Amino acid sequence: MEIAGVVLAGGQSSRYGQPKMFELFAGLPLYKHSLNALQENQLQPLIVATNAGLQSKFPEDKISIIIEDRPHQGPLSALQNTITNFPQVEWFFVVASDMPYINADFVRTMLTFIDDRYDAIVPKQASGIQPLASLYRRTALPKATLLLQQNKRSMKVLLEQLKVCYVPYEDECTTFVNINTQLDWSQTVEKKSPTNNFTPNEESFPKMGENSE
Ligand SMILES: Nc1nc2c(ncn2[C@@H]2O[C@H](COP(=O)(O)OP(=O)(O)OP(=O)(O)O)[C@@H](O)[C@H]2O)c(=O)[nH]1
Repeated sequence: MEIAGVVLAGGQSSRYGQPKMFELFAGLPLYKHSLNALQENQLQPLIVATNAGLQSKFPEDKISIIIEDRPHQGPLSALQNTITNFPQVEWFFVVASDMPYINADFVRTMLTFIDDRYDAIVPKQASGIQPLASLYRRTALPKATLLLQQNKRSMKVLLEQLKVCYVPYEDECTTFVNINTQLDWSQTVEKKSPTNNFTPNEESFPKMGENSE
């Protein structure tokens, strides 16, 4: 069974003011933290979904680059386009390119929840869910396509229509910190190193089949 690793790196960065996925964190462009976490788990193919304007800034030679026909349609459109472009892939581990603390341990843990009774595996904290650090099965495609046809672009609305395995994480867990503004960035850089961030709520991990929402 093929499990692809997908980095979403085609956003506008309008709140940040410049393409945030190339900002250096711990010596690496932000998108590389996501890509490396997926690559270290041997996910294949490795895909960066982006647009023509940013394409040349991804120098890797062993990844597939998806260039979106219409840029800036949002993550749901990028997911739908990616699943459509890779018909042989069953599961897609989708990670944003603005999450400095995403790492291989997080990806490894999430992969253990793969189960074909679900359409998606999604981290959940008390404060909310994390659709952009989640696994999607290709069975999610028809619902994603329908929503886009209705001009709906919310990942959360998609998840409301899928069989989802929610994986609990503590609110204090830094894994899902993401950068939207220059203020987010300066606060993150002050904290520096991307270590010791993996704090899943292991005691309340669901057993398979008990947590479909
Ligand atoms: N491939 C692709 N990725 C996207 C698209 N829109 C957002 N993303 C990615 O999804 C993640 C979350 O994006 P946001 O921060 O919500 O949006 P953004 O457009 O990057 O930033 P803002 O303009 O400030 O909202 C980031 O990694 C983006 O690069 C898109 O249309 N295509």
